[in-house]
Amino acid sequence: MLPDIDFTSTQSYKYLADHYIDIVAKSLKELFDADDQRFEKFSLQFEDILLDYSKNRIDEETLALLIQLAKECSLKQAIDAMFSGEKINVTEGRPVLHIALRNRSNTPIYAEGEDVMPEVNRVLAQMETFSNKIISGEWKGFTGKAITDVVNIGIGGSDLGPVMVTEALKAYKNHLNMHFVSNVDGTHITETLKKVDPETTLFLIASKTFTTQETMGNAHSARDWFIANGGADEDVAKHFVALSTNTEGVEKFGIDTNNMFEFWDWVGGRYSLWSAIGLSISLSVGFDNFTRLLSGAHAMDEHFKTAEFEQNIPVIMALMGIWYNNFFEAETEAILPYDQYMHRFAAYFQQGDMESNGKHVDRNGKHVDYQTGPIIWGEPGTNGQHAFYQLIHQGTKLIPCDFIAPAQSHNPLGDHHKMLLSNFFAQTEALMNGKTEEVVIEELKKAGKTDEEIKKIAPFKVFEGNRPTNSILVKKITPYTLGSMIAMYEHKIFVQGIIWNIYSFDQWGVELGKQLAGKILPELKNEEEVTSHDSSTNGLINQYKAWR
Ligand SMILES: O=P(O)(O)OC[C@H]1O[C@H](O)[C@H](O)[C@@H](O)[C@@H]1O
Repeated sequence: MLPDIDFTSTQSYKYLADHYIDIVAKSLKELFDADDQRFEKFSLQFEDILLDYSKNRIDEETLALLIQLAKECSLKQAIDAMFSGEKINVTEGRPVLHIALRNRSNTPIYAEGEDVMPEVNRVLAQMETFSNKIISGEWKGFTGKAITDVVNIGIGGSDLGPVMVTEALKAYKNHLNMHFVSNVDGTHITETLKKVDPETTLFLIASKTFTTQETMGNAHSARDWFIANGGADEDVAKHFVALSTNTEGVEKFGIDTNNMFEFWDWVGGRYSLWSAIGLSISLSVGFDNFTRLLSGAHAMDEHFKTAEFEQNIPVIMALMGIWYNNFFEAETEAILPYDQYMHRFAAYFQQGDMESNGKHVDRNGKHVDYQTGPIIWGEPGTNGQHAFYQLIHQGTKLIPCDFIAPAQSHNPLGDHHKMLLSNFFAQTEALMNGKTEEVVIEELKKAGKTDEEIKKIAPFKVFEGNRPTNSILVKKITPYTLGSMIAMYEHKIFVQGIIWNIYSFDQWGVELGKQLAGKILPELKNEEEVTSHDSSTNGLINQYKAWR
């Protein structure tokens, strides 16, 4: 059972609300000046990952109170409930066991009284055999040629994870060309099919439910294209496989269930890259690297499950987020990887975080009277610096940022990595310290400006600083460390959901739009004037009909 506690009525919350008034009056610079041990006190290392959270607007008391808050919210009990397979996804009546998919220790994990590990291992073995056959060229297409291109057709959790990880691990890639089709916009599949040859292309139809409109639409179009370009019905088995929980749906589509890679309803879509949904990852970087990804996540799982909250990286990250979200009223968080390979990392956690914690109803079904999940966004540094960092530095909004960077580059070209990392270090320093008016005036004087000129221009050049950041320095982005980092963010999201007393593992909020689209689609298939909606929707549909 998950605890049911309104965190705003805890003792620690009340203390934190008072304490906030003290902290908000202090600048980060002052906090650093007052304590030369901040880095030692507020940083944690887990294997090859260093989290420096000292550039946050906290002191020791803040941390102690936040940890007390986690305890008062029975976080430990909640962690144990997840790891022991309790049905913590209450609104869907399911356990939440993505941790079982990467349980490399292979100790039994029970869902509804049954150990899930034998099934997990069976599918992993199937993925290994299949990946090896495709990569080695042993698996042949319908004209006897080896596979050269893989097209993953999926959306949401059946797309974002595979895309993010295959991109992040590009340095480990083999010869297979990977393609990802998600959007129902015909452009996506059309442009992809232009690049591939039916004789040498493998389609992975990735869908947990095997009912998702976009994925089914794209899958049917891919099969039509395959048949129209020389493939026969009996050849489909050589070119189409399914990654799904829905055997019936897969059969109905016409994919041989021998070519189905199964997973289970206790795997949430946005937590599914560790399951059969990760087949594109295993094909792209090889099964051994896929298992290293799992191992890295498993190591983080163990850390999360066993480390004291003070030493627990996901717990600390979650608490920092709560501090800004619920006390500083920050609305967003930016994830800024200084690693080009990780360019989809923020996009991936937009779903991971916002679909999990974008909820306004608590675990009692009541409307919350506090803020829950933040808006997640971000782009790789240094691109972001030349685009939106202006607002982070000098705008009116407080935006806590996670800066992520590898110490070692996969492409150590000249001074590139030093230049990249000089920006990584400089940005968090600048955000923290800012630039005072005195310094600005001094600089302008040195540049030979007159007093009048200085008076006019100086206010625009001042940086308040005091902008909080986490720095996550990773030795190198490997399958293992990437696995650890993904799990780190997953557990951060879990902790926050527990404290906000919401259900993090359902996603009812995406249903309404789907339902309405289902109603509208038939209305678009005829020429009649539409009158069944509000005047705006009617007007738009009718103009569309007039223009098409
Ligand atoms: O994998 P599928 O069943 O096709 O679902 C794909 C996606 O669609 C839904 O709309 C959910 O909001 C996502 O959580 C899910 O990842």
